[in-house]
Amino acid sequence: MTKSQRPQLTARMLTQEAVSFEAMIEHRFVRDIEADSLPAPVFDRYLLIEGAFVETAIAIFGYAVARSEDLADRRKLIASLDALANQQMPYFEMAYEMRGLSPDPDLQSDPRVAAFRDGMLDIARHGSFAEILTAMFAAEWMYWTWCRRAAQASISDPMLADWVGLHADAGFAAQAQWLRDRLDRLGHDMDDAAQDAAVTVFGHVQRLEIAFHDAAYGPDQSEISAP
Ligand SMILES: Cc1ncc(CN)c(N)n1
Repeated sequence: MTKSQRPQLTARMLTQEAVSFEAMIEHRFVRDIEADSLPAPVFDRYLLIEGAFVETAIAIFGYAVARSEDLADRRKLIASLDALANQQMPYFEMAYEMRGLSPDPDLQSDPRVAAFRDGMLDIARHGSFAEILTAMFAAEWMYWTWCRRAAQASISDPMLADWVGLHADAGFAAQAQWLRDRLDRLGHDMDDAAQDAAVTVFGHVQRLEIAFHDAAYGPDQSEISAP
């Protein structure tokens, strides 16, 4: 098969890693939100680990800016950085204050939380520009997919509804779509081995995400889910 006959790179990712992607968008955390039954302690724990991750995401996008060789790409990535720092971080600052949440170092060192943070940072520090974009695409496309669906549900906690809405709005959709289009353009020029490496990164990130969202249920998940 010649390069131009191959499927688009992101279509390959979503097809070859459909099992891990579906497992994440059907995660118990997502289903609980759609059923309007996410326990408040789970959302509190999620807010703490997620706020820390959004700060990590700022670093990841920063590595992408540094690794990029194109001014148009840099402008897009800087716009994403701005949204993370000035739209998402204020959300957490307000949420922590309203819910009386304070930093919990034990939660941040949960192996599932640490694996996600360190795994994403490892890709950002050592991966190619395409691999960093893949890690970001894996996270953003997955969130956009489930949040777009969950935004149709009735969510009684306004803070949770806002968080879902933030990932279903037109600005977030445009960012996820830009990542997809940019990766497909990069993928067109890749050899098969580089494409395979990117598909592997995409699946790796989905598995890290699944464990990260498991961690929101605490060390003993059955404790929260017991009727
Ligand atoms: C854990 C996680 N993964 C992905 C996203 C999408 N930005 C997020 N906000 N949080």
